[in-house]
Amino acid sequence: MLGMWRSGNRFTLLPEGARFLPSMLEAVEGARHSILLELYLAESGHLSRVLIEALSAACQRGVNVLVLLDGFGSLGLEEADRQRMTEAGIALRFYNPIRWWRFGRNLTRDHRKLLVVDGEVGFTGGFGAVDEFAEAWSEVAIRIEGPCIRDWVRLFARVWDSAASEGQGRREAVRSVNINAVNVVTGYLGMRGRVVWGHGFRYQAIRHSLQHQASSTRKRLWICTPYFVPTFSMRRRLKRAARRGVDVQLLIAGQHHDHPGVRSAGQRFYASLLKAGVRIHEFQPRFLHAKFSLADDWVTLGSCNFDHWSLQWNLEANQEVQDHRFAAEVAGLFEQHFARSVEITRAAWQRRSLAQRCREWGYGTLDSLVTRLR
Ligand SMILES: O=P(O)(O)OC[C@H](O)CO
Repeated sequence: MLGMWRSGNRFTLLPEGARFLPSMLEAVEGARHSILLELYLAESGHLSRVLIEALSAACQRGVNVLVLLDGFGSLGLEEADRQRMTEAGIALRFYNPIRWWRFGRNLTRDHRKLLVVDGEVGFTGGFGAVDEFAEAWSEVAIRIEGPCIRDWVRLFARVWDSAASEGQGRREAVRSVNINAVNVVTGYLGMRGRVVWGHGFRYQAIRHSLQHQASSTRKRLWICTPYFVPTFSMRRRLKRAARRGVDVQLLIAGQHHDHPGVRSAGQRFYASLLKAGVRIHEFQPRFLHAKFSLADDWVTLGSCNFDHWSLQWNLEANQEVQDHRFAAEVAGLFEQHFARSVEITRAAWQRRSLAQRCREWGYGTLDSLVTRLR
């Protein structure tokens, strides 16, 4: 059953593209039976070329390669690249391609990021097949081995083998993927984990899980997100946690941002969060695109942002881990990032310029309107 806690996993934290991209490519190059790849962002460029070459080589070795791309997020993938993929034997499907007559349904996107090789090893995080993940953006991924892999395969299969996706890849191609190869990790104390997902308004396990953690955590609640435009109920929970003495810290993308308007829309909440005792850090070196959170020894990491799209509209999926060793690693990563950020103090925020206040009001109003579209 999906959404269950499972023991005996091994989770490896892979901060930055320099670590997770080679690890993912190595897994693809070593594939023997199947490769499942599901991405929101895919764009023609160096990274997608390298990836297509590795996937095509796997096809030539007889590996069953299934690639599921979001119909909007992959608009930047040129026709020539799509053709190269299908000619190489890669089964390709697209989730919810844009159609004007679908109106508001076009807003639902497959935002998940997932790679599973041979039903044995998987990766999730905030990555996509665009060159920014090589260096320009700061990103984090997790490598997964163990019983959770079965849930990732099932999650992929549900969308692949459904009317929500379309394309030349046959729906039944996913049914032959072996999920019995999974090994319970032995030789050391395996970790507990569970796969959580969200499907728009219909199913919101990631959101509910985050809310539950925000309400029940005792010591710390640290959240890293590039797009911080939280719902009213999430803001209330963050403030309540801070007021009851929990160490609540937000790590948010700073001036390097791919959607500065989204940043401004989220900044309109800073004043009330700071007043409640929430600490806010804006990351300085480059655009911080990673999505991971830590509540005591609980970690969640995956595709889900802190905005209405992610929390209420999209298909999302995160890996949750309950393990003090993994939590200590994630806490270390947070501390490294805090050190490379500017902390926004309440006094400094009260002195912000009129232009900044106008941006918050303008983009905030726009954000409120957009969230009413569906
Ligand atoms: O939606 P994300 O988090 O995968 O990021 C997508 C990029 O921001 C698109 O500009």
